Amino acid sequence: NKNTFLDTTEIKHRDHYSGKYSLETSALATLDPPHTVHSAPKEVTVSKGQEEEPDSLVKYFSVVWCKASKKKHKKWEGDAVLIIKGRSFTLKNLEGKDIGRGIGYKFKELENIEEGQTLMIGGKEIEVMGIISPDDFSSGRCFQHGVGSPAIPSSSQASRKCFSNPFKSVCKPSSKENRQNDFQNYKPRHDPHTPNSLVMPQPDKNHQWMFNKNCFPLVDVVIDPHLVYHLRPHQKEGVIFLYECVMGMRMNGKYGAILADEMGLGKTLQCISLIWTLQCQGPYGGKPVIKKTLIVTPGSLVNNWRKEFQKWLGSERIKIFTVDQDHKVEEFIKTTFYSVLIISYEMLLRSLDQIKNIKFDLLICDEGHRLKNSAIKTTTALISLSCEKRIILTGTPVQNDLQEFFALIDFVNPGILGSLSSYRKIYEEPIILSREPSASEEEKKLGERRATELTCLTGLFILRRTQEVINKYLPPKIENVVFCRPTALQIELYRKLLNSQAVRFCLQGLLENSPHLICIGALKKLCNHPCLLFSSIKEKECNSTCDDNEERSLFEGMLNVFPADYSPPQFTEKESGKLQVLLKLLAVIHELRPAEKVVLVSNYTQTLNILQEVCKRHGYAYRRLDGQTPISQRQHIVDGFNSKYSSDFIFLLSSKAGGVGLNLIGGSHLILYDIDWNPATDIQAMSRVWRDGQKHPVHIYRLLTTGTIEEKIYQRQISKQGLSGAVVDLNKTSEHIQFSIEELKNLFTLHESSCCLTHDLLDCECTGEKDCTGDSCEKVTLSRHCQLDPHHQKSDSLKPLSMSQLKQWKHFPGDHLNLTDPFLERIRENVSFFFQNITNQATAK
Ligand SMILES: Nc1ncnc2c1ncn2[C@@H]1O[C@H](COP(=O)(O)OP(=O)(O)OP(=O)(O)O)[C@@H](O)[C@H]1O
Ligand SMILES: [Mg+2]
Repeated sequence: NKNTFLDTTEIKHRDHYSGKYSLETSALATLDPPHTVHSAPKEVTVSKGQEEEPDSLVKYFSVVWCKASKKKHKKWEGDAVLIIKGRSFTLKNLEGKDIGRGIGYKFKELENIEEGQTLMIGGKEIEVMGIISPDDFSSGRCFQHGVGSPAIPSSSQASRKCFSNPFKSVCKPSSKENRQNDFQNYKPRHDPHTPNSLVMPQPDKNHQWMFNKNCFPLVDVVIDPHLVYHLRPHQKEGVIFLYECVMGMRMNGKYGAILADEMGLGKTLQCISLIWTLQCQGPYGGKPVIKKTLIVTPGSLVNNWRKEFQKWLGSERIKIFTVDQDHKVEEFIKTTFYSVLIISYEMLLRSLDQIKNIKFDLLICDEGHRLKNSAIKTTTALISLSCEKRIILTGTPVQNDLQEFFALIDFVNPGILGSLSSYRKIYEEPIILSREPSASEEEKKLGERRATELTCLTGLFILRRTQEVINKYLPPKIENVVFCRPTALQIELYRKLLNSQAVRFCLQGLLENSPHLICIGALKKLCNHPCLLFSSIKEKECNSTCDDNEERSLFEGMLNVFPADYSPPQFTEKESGKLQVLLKLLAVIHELRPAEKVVLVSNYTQTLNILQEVCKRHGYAYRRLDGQTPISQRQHIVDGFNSKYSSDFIFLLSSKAGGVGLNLIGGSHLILYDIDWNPATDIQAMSRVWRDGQKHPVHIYRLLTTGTIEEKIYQRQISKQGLSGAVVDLNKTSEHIQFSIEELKNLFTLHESSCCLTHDLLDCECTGEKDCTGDSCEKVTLSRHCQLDPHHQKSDSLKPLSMSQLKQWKHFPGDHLNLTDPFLERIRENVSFFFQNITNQATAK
């Protein structure tokens, strides 16, 4: 079960990992067939008697092997690792596969194996090339083709110290180069000595040897002070990281990076800084490192990228070209005017042939976790581009699934982990095996060691920082979970649905085709507004076919509950508990904070229609973005809302359709009108407003209908058995959830008497009668499993909330006497319970 491994562990760029992996220095890399002549190999014999076997250590050797033959000139078939344990041996090829094993050998013969020796073992002839240390074996390093242990430390400081005066260089530039050098005058583009200058580390001698064949003088690469002025500390670190990666300074011959900072940390700005720098500067004679950059991003973010370029660099410094219906790739090809091409993943596939003909020096894949599947078209298309310097940007943790992890790593740094099959044998299998409850001590140790090695190897080019690094620049965030009382009509309809034949059949496990999803859907609609349910029933009546019997049986007799002249377009606001709360909330925000705006989120288009109608009725100016909004218009809509001159009050957002990557900092109140099974959807939405650039304290309201399925879904989100376990993965939908009959029974129960089922389940000592801050509750840290690092305690800050965390939140019933929050005060009448949590209170204004 893959979910049990999931964790959103942060892989930190740790100093002791920033050593350099040299591709040339490995002992195994030079395994040519030996030229020396050896005496005839002796056959190792199987012992017959009961030779005494001491508790000998396991020994490891690197060997070359071939099939046994009498020929003088042998043709070695490959490298292998020989493992000797007591009187048995195993031979593994460098893919990690067993290619030979045997037991019951004479102990003495196996014990005395040494370097240079040739021997016959298990029908194979082998020559021992060297001894492998136990650590090199358990880390798996001995299997890495040519990837040696970290060689010269390449941390910025160290490389700077060992930098030698380039002018002492023995070779002289040719006269042509001289002219060029004169022209460039070897001067850094910006002054490296001003107090706040951000200077990139200089390449070490090895790098110079490889990439400075013309012996240009070394020139400091200095980030444009205009950008440095804005960069946050973590972003400065990020720019250096990206620079070192794409320059091949972290690992010889590898130029890729994964920047996996959590949402909202400004990955865009870090990339823009890198592009602008590399495009104008370089360490060798100041020559620019790149000419053209390709940025591939989800369609909805193409214009966001353009805007970010404009925001940080203005329109003069760098010329960017965005591809859309009216601006085709051909235009970009025709001129040399543009240096950056921004294109959506969809468009890329369509114009792949043209793109392939352009020489790009840097490739950036935004929201790049979509490349986690190497079989899909997008991935193969991108792999086919010849560009070596590749960066993946993603806010999603990358190491929760070892296979997806491989795909991402192999995309940015092809070959670094060997072939997929060897990766499986050497890393994935032992790591997964070690997490099985039945794993032996030995298996556990091996798995852990392999995981550490994998983290260490990949950690060189993965950087992930969590939201905490910018919290101090952000305004306070006040999160509220609001339990809204259902209306009488809702309760009546709810009961009726639960008594339907369809639900009863579900609970008996009698129906096929997952009818429970239909039942769940109906209940959720009802919670949002009864008229949504009404529409569904009507629709079914009009065009029912024989195969949706279940749905008809679910709706049987329901229409009688609605008033006779019921008509959805004229829905009344009083029929939905949540809607009543919403209206009061909007009114109080409008009144108390007239200059602030609200982002109103739902996962359903039909619900958004209702909310839109509400805006119209109450005269609230609004904008709307959902799945139907043409991509070309999205940025315009967002900009309009964010503008301080706009008169909008509300932004209607379909979180699934438009959430990812958007900045909605124009809004400082966010209301989640309904709840999704996948916490990632809600977290995505929430981080649209609480992000860099937000000026106001942020208020988040999650509306749930008390005692109903909405509470159950919420509990599932916070109780770990949630759909996604711990990982923030937007691709998971409710179809992925398996329900037991027990769980369905629970889902299909209405708790009418409880004022907060969620609180009832918390085991909280408070009676729910006075406000409880949960101080008495012990602080519980989250620990969830990541495939790579089971012991990692640090959690991502954007992880779904857990039960124990919720218990720490302030909570009180709706009729609580001293509600200090003016917003809650106003809505309490329809609310049975509140949970509240404030982050960054210290800076509260
Ligand atoms: N140093 C900074 N100072 C002020 N605002 C910043 C800074 N860096 C980034 N921002 C702003 O923060 C917002 C978030 O940045 P960005 O969109 O790059 O985040 P991201 O890391 O790509 O997040 P996501 O994973 O959601 O795409 C943007 O509006 C950006 O302009
Ligand atoms: Mg982004």
